[in-house]
Amino acid sequence: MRIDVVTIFPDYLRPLELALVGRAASRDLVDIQTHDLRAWTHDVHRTVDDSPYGGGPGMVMRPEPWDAALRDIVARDPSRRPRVVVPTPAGVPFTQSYAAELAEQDWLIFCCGRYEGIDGRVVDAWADDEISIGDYVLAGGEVATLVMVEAVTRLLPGVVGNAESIIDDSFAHGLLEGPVYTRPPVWEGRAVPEILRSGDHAAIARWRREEALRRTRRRRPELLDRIELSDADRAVVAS
Ligand SMILES: COC(=O)c1ccnc(N)c1
Repeated sequence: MRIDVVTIFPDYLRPLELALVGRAASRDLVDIQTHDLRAWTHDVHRTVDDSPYGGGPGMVMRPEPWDAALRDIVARDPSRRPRVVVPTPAGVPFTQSYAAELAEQDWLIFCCGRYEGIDGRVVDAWADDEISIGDYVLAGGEVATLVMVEAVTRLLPGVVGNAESIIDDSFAHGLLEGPVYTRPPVWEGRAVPEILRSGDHAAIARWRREEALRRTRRRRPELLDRIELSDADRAVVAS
């Protein structure tokens, strides 16, 4: 997968060079290129924003630099059509299933807006997806892009060592993941649940499902309406 990120703060995307995503890039499982939008400006001040029509606070990102940047980047591989994503608080909620959908693409371009946003005509002309990572406002799209790139990259084949850990992810089966434990068996007087040390894998799987159901009921009950529950699941949720 190729991922291009256009931003006026390229250094904000440096964390993608680290850890899981950085390792995936060094193994050529993903190719991530970051671009400074100001490279597509031509005035001495490298201007990327202007006052909003209709008045109001703040500035809007001008259409010309964005259009020039996207035309240039897309032209680098005429045989492929990228999926263009604009992170915005006004977007469609980003979810694990949305991450899985984006992970199926072979080319993503993330457009990081700043100020009051990108001129709507550019978004109309170019954006395939306008996505929100939650009901709050950030100073720019860069942090949301870091979130989405990590969530997508970890789903790519070969990136996560044990594919099992993806399957058991929170949300992967529609439930919140329950608690996890490691040594020591007792820490500060708190023991690891006995079942996890029993070696009874069927019972352990059942316990983990029950913990996931209980946690989901407590924290995100609305998620329970979206999944198929067995009679045993219903008994746990009702208890
Ligand atoms: C400027 O972008 C944002 O503030 C943003 C982007 C994506 N999701 C959000 N919740 C906010």
